[in-house]
Amino acid sequence: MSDQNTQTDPAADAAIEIRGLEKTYKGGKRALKGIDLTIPRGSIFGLLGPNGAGKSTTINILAGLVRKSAGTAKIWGFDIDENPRNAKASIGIVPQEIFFDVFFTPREVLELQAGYYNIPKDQRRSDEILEILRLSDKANVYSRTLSGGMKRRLLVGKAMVHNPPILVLDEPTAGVDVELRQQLWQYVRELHGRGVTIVLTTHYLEEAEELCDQIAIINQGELVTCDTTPNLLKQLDEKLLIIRPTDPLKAVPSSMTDLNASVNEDGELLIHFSPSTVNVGQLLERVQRENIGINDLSTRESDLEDIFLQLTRAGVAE
Ligand SMILES: Nc1ncnc2c1ncn2[C@@H]1O[C@H](COP(=O)(O)OP(=O)(O)OP(=O)(O)O)[C@@H](O)[C@H]1O
Repeated sequence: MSDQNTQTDPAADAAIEIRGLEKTYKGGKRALKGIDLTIPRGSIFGLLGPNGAGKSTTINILAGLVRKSAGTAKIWGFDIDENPRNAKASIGIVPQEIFFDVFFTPREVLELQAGYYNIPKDQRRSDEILEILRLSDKANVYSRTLSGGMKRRLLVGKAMVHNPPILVLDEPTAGVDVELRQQLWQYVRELHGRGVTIVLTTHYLEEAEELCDQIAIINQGELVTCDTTPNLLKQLDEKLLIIRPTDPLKAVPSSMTDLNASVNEDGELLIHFSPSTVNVGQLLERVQRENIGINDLSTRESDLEDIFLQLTRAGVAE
């Protein structure tokens, strides 16, 4: 995890420390309205938000591709304005788009990238990276003959050539099928196991829930929440009980109007409840008192989807 912290600067223990980050694009679009974010070293951190929230803008500022309008950002303790070389050396960014010359072999792609970072030949790790990403047997084939999943892995490899302690994956699984996604996550977990701090942007909530130990949600250029994944999930003390009656219901029985209940188009009864105050048994008693025959029932936990909707609905003023 983190290095021995002998300094008093709290940012020294952060992989990324962002304060008051603002971006107004030419034309006046305020993409970031003052974001504060601390990404701990050693974490798998999810940056979540709907389309246009400001995720790519944030990543591109860290990558040195977009100039911020205000605020500060430190990468592995290096201020991106005061120490841009070290800041850049500390981060590897896997872009959304597959981007390399397909007429080079994977080994050549990595060697070229290493050259771009001025890494001396004897310090290059192309073969090691190919092995980590299970691409050794494809080291010398034209990259255009790689499968989609292999190309993505090669992109990850490209971002790793300079051995950065932080790897950022920008929407890495958009348009990637389930199997490839699982493979990619396996590699990401392996890298994390080797001590790399992982930051990923996604709008797949399930993905963030499964992978990330901390999650920040941004919406319309503002930070909505940032917490550990279990804490975020705890925020919602809500479950859903779904009852399929033997005869479809037309409306919620009048004796149940005190419950947060509704009937869907299939005539099922949906009851939202707080597990800390009421249990399923008590709810079922109420249903049976109404002589509603039960064909089937299920419950659903709150997930990040609910939290996301709740938090973004709670509204961040434009
Ligand atoms: N170069 C640009 N010029 C003007 N406006 C821009 C530019 N790039 C992004 N924006 C706007 O800034 C806002 C934030 O965009 P950004 O790409 O950071 O969002 P995002 O969260 O990454 O979204 P997505 O999930 O769609 O990639 C959007 O309203 C977008 O239209």
